[in-house]
Amino acid sequence: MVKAVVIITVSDTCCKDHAKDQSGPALFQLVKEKFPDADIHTIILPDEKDLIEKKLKYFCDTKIDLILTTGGTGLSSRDVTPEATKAVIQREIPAISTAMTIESLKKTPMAMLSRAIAGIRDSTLIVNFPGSKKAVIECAEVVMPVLSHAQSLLANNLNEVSRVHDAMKAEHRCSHKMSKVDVSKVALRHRESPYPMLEMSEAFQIVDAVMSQWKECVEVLPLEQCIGKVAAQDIRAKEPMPPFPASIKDVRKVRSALTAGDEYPQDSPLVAGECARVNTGAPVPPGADCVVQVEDTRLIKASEDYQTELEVEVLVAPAAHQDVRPVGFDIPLGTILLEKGDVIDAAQIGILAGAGCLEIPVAILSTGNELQEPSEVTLHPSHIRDSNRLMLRSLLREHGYASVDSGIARDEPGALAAAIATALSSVDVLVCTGGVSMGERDLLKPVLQHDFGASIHFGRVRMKPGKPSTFATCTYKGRTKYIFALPGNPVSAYVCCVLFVVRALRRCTRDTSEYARMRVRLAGDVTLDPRPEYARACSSRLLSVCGASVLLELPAATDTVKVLAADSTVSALIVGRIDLTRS
Ligand SMILES: Nc1nc2c(c(=O)[nH]1)N[C@H]1C(S)=C(S)[C@@H](COP(=O)(O)OP(=O)(O)OC[C@H]3O[C@@H](n4cnc5c(N)ncnc54)[C@H](O)[C@@H]3O)O[C@H]1N2
Ligand code: MOO
Ligand SMILES: [Mg+2]
Repeated sequence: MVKAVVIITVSDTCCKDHAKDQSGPALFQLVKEKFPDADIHTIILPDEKDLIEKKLKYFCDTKIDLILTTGGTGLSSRDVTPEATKAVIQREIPAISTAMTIESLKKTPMAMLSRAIAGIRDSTLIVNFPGSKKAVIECAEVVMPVLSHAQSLLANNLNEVSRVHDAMKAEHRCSHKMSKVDVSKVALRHRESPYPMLEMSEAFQIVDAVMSQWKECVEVLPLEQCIGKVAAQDIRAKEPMPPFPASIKDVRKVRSALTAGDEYPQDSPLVAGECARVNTGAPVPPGADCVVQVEDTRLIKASEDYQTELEVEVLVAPAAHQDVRPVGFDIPLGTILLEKGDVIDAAQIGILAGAGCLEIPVAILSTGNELQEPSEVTLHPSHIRDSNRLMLRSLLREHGYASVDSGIARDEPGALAAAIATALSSVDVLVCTGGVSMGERDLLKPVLQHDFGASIHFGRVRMKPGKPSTFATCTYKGRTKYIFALPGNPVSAYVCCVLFVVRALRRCTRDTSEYARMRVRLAGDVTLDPRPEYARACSSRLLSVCGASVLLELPAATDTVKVLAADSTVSALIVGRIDLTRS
């Protein structure tokens, strides 16, 4: 974890006039985005080797994780940043500067003239960047992705190092690039799955490694269930409140009328001599900077039917910003609304809801041309009712997670892409069912890859049910999205949702992440499958009394053991406990 960063602008000019420094602030912004929790300190130094060297040493000695310099890497006699850096570092990392040079050369041959270097002193990484803002941004793009891992290596943080390695392995495993999804050429489809069959332990490891990077995860309890719960982490406002400059009082005048909830056309601001009628809570139209209450106006002219005021006289001299709540007046963006450990009460739920903090991060999408809504009166020929969506939403609910219903998508590339895009606009985690095996209409994986540039981390798992279980990530509108594409068979969908989705959500949001296990005695002989098998235990009276759902974990058959005899015991996961007090 990069916790402390120093950004040093090296420039005689900027040292004399700090306002001239553009590269330092640009670097600050990029570092802030990459390491939002890090302490970032910025300084500006003249092109003086001894001074730069002294400061670099000082920051290394104070255990700063990362020092980024900008400027002083060129050919002028005053450019001495690389020399100062060389005097401080114990080991050079030439590939960092090589990578920056290669990337910059694609933009300009001038990149050859930067002498930037990078290296380490004790556990501090120092990287020189060129002086120009443009070059800083280009080079930062190249270097930023490795900084965190470099710091973990320097700090000997073995857990973090191996987590990143696992995630990288996962990403590379299934990165076949797909061409546009073409359903017309059936004969060209795969006749063998291109996805390697992973062991379940590998699949879990991948999901764990990838999902641990889900920064925005929130405890997704339905509202009423948050009351009395303790906040597991600080929660900051995700939107300012109000989100627009809002009127506090009523005012009347000519141009148009706005009540709360209306949107004013942004391209036609009010001009001098004009005003608009706004109600309390409505946005203040562009071009207006204050609100006058209706009591302080006099009607001059109305339309013939008296439905519109055409002219009013403002009786008081209005002051700028009067009766306007500016953006973020009540709750500025980023305010800490709940501190870790706070017990959540009704008022806080209101504040969280208002500041965009009670988002529901999971959507459930069914896919299949044969599916109909469960509520439809008539079942059409060759159709079945969609049982997965309701089942999976209920399963998540059983575990305390609310979800968004994304409906049914047809097995057409366009329809699937549109449904996925809609879902990903509002959630970070998408769970879809169907369309992941080998049929010519099983289009989920190619659509994810082609239309969303998704990395398929795995596409087959040695388990029963659930063989074609798929886990993918993509970046959509700047955020990482996690997609669990589960097999369509309702039994597979249930088991895979329990094992992959609920498990991952629990690990992201709860302390108690593992399902409890119990030993179960088999009532009859059970033939084992070559794949490890999960079977819902037929309800014993004991289980139904305590309302538990249990999945037997049957081992894969071996050459010697193909049947488990009656009365032998196997382990079972307790995957649900229906608590009727949680409505
Ligand atoms: N050639 C191969 N075919 C299949 C393989 C294979 O490896 N090679 N794997 C089989 C396994 S195992 C499974 S599991 C299924 C998974 O199929 P898909 O995920 O592609 O799902 P679909 O084909 O769309 O549907 C399967 C089955 O489930 C019904 N279904 C789908 N969605 C729903 C829903 N929302 N509610 C109720 N029922 C649903 C669907 O009608 C199909 O009957 O593939 C095997 N085939
Ligand atoms: O693995 Mo499939 O899920 O056999 O039914
Ligand atoms: Mg299928």
